[in-house]
Amino acid sequence: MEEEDECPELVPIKEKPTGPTAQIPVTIITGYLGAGKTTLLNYILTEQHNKRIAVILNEFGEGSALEKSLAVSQAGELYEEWLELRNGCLCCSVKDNGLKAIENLMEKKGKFDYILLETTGLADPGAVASMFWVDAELGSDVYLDGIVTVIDAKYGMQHLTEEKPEGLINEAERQIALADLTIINKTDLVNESELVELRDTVRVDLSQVLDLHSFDISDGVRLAEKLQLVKTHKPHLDKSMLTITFEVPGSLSEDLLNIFIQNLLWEKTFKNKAGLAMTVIRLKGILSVQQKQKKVMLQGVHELYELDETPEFWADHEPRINRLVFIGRNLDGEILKKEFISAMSNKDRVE
Ligand SMILES: Nc1nc2c(ncn2[C@@H]2O[C@H](COP(=O)(O)OP(=O)(O)OP(=O)(O)O)[C@@H](O)[C@H]2O)c(=O)[nH]1
Repeated sequence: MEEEDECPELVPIKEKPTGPTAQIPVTIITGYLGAGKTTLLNYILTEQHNKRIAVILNEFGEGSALEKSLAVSQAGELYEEWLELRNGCLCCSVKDNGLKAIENLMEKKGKFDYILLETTGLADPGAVASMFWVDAELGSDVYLDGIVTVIDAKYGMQHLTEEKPEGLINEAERQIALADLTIINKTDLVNESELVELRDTVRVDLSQVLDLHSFDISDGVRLAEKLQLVKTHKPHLDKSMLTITFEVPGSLSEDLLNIFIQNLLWEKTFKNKAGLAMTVIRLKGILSVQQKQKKVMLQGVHELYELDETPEFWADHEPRINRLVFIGRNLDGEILKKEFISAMSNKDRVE
C-alpha cells in the first residue's frame, strides 16, 4: 500500500500507537490555590458522559484527606476511584509514585479513555509533566496530552506579581508559563478593565514560551527538551506557605463562625508566636452548623469565602466534627485552633 511505503518499517517506541493499544492521554490541570481546578474537573466530568475518565489528585500536605473528602462530596459518584498520592508535594518526590498510581489504577479498573491529573495549587507543573516524558522512553501506557492552567480572575494578578523571597520561583507564573491552554476563571468577580489587564499580562507571559511551542513543531523537539528549556534550578517550594488542619467537635454558631472567618480573612487579627499576622490564602472545611441537618462546606480564597450546605445529612449517630484546612503564611496551628475554639465558645458554647 502506498501509505506503508512512506512509513519506516520499524516504528520507534516513542511514536504514539493507535487503535486498541493506544496510549492514554493525560491532561494536567494546574492553577494557583483556589483558582477553580476542582470546579473545572467537576464540570468536565459532568459533561463527558461517554468517556471513562480517571481523576488523580495531588493534594497538598496534611490537608489531603480532607481535601479528598471535600472533592468527593462535591462530585458524588462521578469519581471511580481515589488515589492519594502520598507525598502530597508532587513536584518534589512523587515522580515514581505518580506513575505507579496511574498504573495501579488501570490494573484495578481497566483502561481509561482519559486521565485528568489535578496538581496542588502550589505545584510546579513542570515537575509533574516530566514524569511522563521520563516514562515515555520506557513505552508507557500513558502520554501527556497537555497542561491546562486555571487562573483566578480576581486574584490572578496578585499571585503573578507577588515578590518571592530570593531564590524561590513564583508558582503562579510558572503554572502559566508551562500552560498549553489557560482558562481565566471567576470572570464574574471582576470588571472589564481588570479582566483585560490580567489577559494582557497572561499573554505576555505566554509569549515567553511561544517560541518553545514553535520550536516543538519545526524541529520535532519533544516535551522533554521543552521542559529542559524552562527548567529551573531554583528551589521551587516556598516553605513559608504552610498547611494547617484541625478538627473540633460540636455544632457551631453560624454568627460566631462568620465573625471568626472575617477576623481571620479580613481583619487578619490572629498573630503567630513571632507576632506576624496569619495570612490565609485558602480555607476549606466541612462543618456542623447549629440548626442545620446537612453538612456545611466552607470555601475561602483570600478575602472571599462562602458557607454552603452540602446535600449530605449528618447521620444519626455520626459525631459532629468540624474539619478545617488553612493554607497560608505565618500560620501557627496551635494558636489558630485555640483562637477558633475560643471564638466559637464566645457566646453559644461549642457543644
Ligand atoms: N464567583 C466564582 N467563584 C468560583 C468560580 N469557580 C470556582 N469558584 C469558587 O472558588 C472556590 C475555589 O474553587 P475550587 O474549584 O475548589 O478551586 P481549586 O483550584 O480546586 O482549589 P485548590 O485545589 O484548593 O487549590 C470555590 O468556593 C468555588 O465555588 C467562578 O467562576 N466564579
